[in-house]
Amino acid sequence: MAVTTLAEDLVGRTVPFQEIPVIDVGALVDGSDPQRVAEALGRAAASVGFLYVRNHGVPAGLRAAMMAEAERFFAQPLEAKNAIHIRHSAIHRGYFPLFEENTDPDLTADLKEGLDLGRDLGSDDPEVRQGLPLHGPNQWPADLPGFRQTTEEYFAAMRSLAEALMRGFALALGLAPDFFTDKIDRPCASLRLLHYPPQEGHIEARTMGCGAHTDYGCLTILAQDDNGGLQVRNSAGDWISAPPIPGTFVINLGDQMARWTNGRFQATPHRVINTSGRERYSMPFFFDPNWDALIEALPGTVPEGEAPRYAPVLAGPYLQSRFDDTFAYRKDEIAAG
Ligand SMILES: O=C(O)CCC(=O)C(=O)O
Ligand SMILES: [Fe+2]
Repeated sequence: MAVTTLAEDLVGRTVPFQEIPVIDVGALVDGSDPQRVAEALGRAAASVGFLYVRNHGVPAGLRAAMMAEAERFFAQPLEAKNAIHIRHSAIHRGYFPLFEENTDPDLTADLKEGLDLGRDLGSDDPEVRQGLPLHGPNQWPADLPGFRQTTEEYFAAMRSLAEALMRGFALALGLAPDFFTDKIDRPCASLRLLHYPPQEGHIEARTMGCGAHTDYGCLTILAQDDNGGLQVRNSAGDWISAPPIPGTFVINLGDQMARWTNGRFQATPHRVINTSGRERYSMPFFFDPNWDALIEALPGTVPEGEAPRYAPVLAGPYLQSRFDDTFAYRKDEIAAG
């Protein structure tokens, strides 16, 4: 399906979307006209739950350098990758091999391997001292000089783009632009590097690169390579392709944003099938609020006389529960007590 810029007639349409809008966020990032960008973001969030951003301010060279590090990491022997297996981390950081994660319980586990990286916190960090789950150090690859520095630069760029987008979403909801600021200043943010081997010939319908799922957090900033394979489900149940568009990132909203907005912003299901015949690499950055951020319907999102659609949850424990449901190593650990 063709990807076009946001058509004005998308506003308020309740028909299943066929297109994923492309939004120029330059005036939000540089602060020159955030309201205008916010309106486009709000329309896309409510009608599609997915959008592309251009003019985002993240240097193309930094993104390319991060992608090159991802390829370098996955090209290592399995032994080197397993040395930083995610099960060696108490806080969900590290490498997971093919078929470790199962995003869609109706399918086999996912045909992808990955590396989860987060805010690299030392033992002197107050939240680490408090023993908060998901807070602490990364596991860094031992033999890849430069990997850490590039990751930290890219992570910082993702974080600042995510903060700008959150200002835009706040405005779109009629809130002050800094409404989310104190709820995302110690974010459970993670950068995930992914490698999908090609699925060729007969594709077993129960095996996919990434099964249908919604993301768990607030928003996701995805860099994908040139191979395509990401598909997004509309309300009619049709899978709409989200092909790579040069110079853009794909943004989608997760469960926590849907909960915060009482369902006004969509957490839209998506999946990945790599039929390109080539190795596919992608880098989702999951931006999730502070561990203790309360996710309950925001002011103005619940129609008068109605009850909120979702029970309030704390952001961090919600996220941890989703990892527990989907990662094999967590199931093993929980079973072992
Ligand atoms: O690899 C992609 O394009 C998307 C991955 C994804 O949806 C996820 O990891 O949550
Ligand atoms: Fe996802």
